Amino acid sequence: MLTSLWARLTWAGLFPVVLVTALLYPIFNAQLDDRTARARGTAATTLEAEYERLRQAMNESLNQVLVTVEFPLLQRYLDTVQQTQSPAHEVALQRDLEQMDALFRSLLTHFGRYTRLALIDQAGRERLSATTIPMLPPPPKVDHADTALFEEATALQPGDLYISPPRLGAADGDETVTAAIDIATPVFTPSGRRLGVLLFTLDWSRLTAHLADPHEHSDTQFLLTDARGSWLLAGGGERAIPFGSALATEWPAAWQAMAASPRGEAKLDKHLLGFHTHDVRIHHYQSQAGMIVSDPDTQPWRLGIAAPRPTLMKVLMESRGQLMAIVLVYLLSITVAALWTFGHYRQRSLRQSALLLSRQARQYAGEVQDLYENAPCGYHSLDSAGRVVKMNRTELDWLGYRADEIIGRRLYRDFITPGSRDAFDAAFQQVLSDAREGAAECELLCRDGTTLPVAIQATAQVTAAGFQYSRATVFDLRERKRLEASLERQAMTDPLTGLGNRRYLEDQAAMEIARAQRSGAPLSLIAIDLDHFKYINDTHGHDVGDLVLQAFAGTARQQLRNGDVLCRMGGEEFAILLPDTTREQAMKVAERLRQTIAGTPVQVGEEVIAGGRLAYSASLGVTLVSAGESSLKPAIKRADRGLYAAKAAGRNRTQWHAG
Ligand SMILES: Nc1nc2c(ncn2[C@@H]2O[C@H](COP(=O)(O)OP(=O)(O)OP(=O)(O)O)[C@@H](O)[C@H]2O)c(=O)[nH]1
Repeated sequence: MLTSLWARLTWAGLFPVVLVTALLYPIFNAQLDDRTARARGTAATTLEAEYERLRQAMNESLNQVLVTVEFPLLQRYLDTVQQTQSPAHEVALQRDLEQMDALFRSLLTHFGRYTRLALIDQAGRERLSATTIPMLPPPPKVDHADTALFEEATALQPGDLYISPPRLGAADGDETVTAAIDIATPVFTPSGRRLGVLLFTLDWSRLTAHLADPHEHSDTQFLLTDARGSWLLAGGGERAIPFGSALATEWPAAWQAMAASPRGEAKLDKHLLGFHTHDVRIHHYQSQAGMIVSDPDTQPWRLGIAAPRPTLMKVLMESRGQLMAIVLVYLLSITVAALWTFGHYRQRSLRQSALLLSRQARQYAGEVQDLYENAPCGYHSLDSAGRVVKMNRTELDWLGYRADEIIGRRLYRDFITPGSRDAFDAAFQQVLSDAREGAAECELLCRDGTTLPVAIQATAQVTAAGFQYSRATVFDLRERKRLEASLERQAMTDPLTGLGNRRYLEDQAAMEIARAQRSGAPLSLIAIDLDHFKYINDTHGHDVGDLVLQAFAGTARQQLRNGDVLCRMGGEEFAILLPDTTREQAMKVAERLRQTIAGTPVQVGEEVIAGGRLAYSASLGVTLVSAGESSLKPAIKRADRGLYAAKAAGRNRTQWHAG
């Protein structure tokens, strides 16, 4: 469950992030494009300015060389050098040399961009050299005859120039790396005769210092290589590319772009690159130079600018307020989504619990309904008029009706037998009264005509509005009645003979006396006592005595008609109540019974008596229940007196006793 909630919350967090990103991305991407375009524009402008600055500096240098070479002093000196030596010449030469040295030193200071000015004669010998390090002793007489510089320069025409590739110069004392370029031009007499070569060594490091270390554009880097990609900038700090190293190795992506075309732009990983070539042999149209010669492998130079490439992150970080706003939008959208998801989840789980509860409630209601309908007892509800408003299946089945035949249509009273209706009515009134409950034992009248004994216990359902309905439980009493009847029978039956006992006689007598009184018919009573029964017991045993008693019961039953009540009064005493029987008739019955008994010995077996048959007899007293006697007791006394008389007369006799 929890896992499911976390998964939902994760998705709910991701969704707004994706949505907000999808909305904001185009906006900031447009900003990024704008920044990129601006950076490209700035880089292009800066590159153009630096190119122009470099070109102008080179043009100025070329012009300075060309102006210097026109100095008559130079021409005169070299011209004198070429002429035949004489003492006069030597003096003139020495004078000119001193003047030129002063001139060169003055020019070095004036121009401020050269490290050396040198004058070379036509034979390649360096005649004069002035350097920016005045403390050093005068340089030795250098022979330039075999150098490329001298060979190239000495072949040029007036106004032409030779420019060497930039090269590393000497360290200037504080270990700063310097680089230099040699610019040379031939020296001619006004008549056009070659005299030698003028050499200016340009301090390249100073000229390109702002490219190597662009303080004001700290995020921007300039690139300057020769045609083969050798790095041409010196200095620039420890992280700078070393002079002369290959850009292809140091920054392959940049070199790949710059080598591909003379001019263009490229997007590198972290930089925007702008570049174009600078050919000193061609790009000198504002100078006074004629033809410019240089090492063909090193020209043109490739000048480039690498400006930091704007990124989305940089754009976002530009404004703290903007960043805060974006973070807030994200947080807000995530919070809203999370709250919505949580609420929805909670609602869903509540719905599920409610669903579960209602399902359980339905199931429970179904079980209760089933219990109600199929309970082992009947249930019904009646309105205040006693009309059935509800009845369960069990009671409907007892009655044999369908629900629609009874509910709302019939009074419950209709299903009570007339004999038990009073009890029902009384109980129902009790329910309607303040007692609120009532009970009755009644008989239900079923559709098939049968009756069903039931016990009804009802309770009133009362609200503030008063009586609503009575709710009753109905118990089937058939089993209980059967049991009661059986117990009743047992209580009135003699177990040995199966005849009714004294209670039974009294019970029957009450009915017969009442009936006789109603009808006026005679009611007779015979008292019977077996003769010498103690002797039978004592002689043959108690079991045999029991057999005799049972035999008497069987014989007597056969002699009597239906309606006569034969019972055992106790021991060997019996009585017979004869409804609708006169004295004469009773005497006849008694006498016939006596004779039959006397003539019907009991089968007791050979082991008891020889022949296996035991004869016995009985004495009988006969009387009439007198009119007006509500109890049998007086008649019993009279019959007993007749009986005693018969015993006294010798037994096995029948004796009438009137009173
Ligand atoms: N076997 C048996 N004997 C019983 C039963 N009930 C009573 N008796 C016996 O019946 C005898 C009755 O004896 P008595 O009252 O002296 O009468 P009798 O011996 O019949 O003498 P008379 O009536 O004068 O002829 C007693 O011995 C009782 O024990 C019974 O259910 N079974």
